[in-house]
Amino acid sequence: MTTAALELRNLQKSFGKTEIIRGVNLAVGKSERHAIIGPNGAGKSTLFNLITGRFPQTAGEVLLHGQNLAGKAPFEINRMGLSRSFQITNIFPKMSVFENVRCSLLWSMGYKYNFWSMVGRSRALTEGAEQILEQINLTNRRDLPAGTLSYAEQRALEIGITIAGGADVIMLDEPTAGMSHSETDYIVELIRTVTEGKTLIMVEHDMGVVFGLADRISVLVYGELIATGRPEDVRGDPKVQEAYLGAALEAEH
Ligand SMILES: Nc1ncnc2c1ncn2[C@@H]1O[C@H](COP(=O)(O)OP(=O)(O)OP(=O)(O)O)[C@@H](O)[C@H]1O
Repeated sequence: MTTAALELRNLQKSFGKTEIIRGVNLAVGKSERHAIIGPNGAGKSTLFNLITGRFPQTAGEVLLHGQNLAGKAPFEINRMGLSRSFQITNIFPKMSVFENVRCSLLWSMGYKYNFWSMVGRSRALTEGAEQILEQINLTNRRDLPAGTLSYAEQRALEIGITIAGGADVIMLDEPTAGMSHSETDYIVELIRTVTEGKTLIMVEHDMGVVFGLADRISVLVYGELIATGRPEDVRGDPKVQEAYLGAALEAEH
């Protein structure tokens, strides 16, 4: 059996006496694109925060490529190959687009290549940042302050920052939130390209995006996964229809 890229075993989280995540089991394979959907307040962001080490779990385990993440700080988990974006934009608005990407590369490369000469390191950072700008279609915005980009471009930059460290497990929190149809189409294509061959775990409310992009979907309701499976199976699952999807799909029309 191959090791999952990410595995959750009976993961639980309580805030005080309130159980928010109530025993989640999930294995996401290498190179899989996995979406987590569910109603507001179901615990999706909490689940993200547990996986990335922002919150300690109350019980259970998170494994990244088979390695238990218990007690690891978010930056350590990041350096083990898991990178996340945030719902709120997380860029430095006054720095140029290029510097934003370069900074995140420096953060991730700095410790690995600290034996390099400053010159070699600086060249590698510049080349790496330029490659990422090309991947996210922002080469022609290279020297603009990031804060002057359009909303969709800022989200694209944020995806660039998320992938900059070369992580092979990427977590995106509502990557198309607040976007028009055309902006959404643009970001979906970009996500598809930059996550090719990587593992993607995303929380997303737009069902068009979820069903267009995900290989598998998990439905979180009240802190429990009520279904995990291929999009067509999840769509047809009566439990999912009742708990979430009926209303969510209606809201699309
Ligand atoms: N730090 C905290 N302390 C106490 N309760 C919290 C904390 N963080 C989240 N909660 C509660 O946990 C529940 C789940 O919240 P969470 O943000 O994880 O849901 P969600 O599925 O991401 O919702 P949405 O789709 O609206 O973003 C909510 O009832 C929330 O009030």
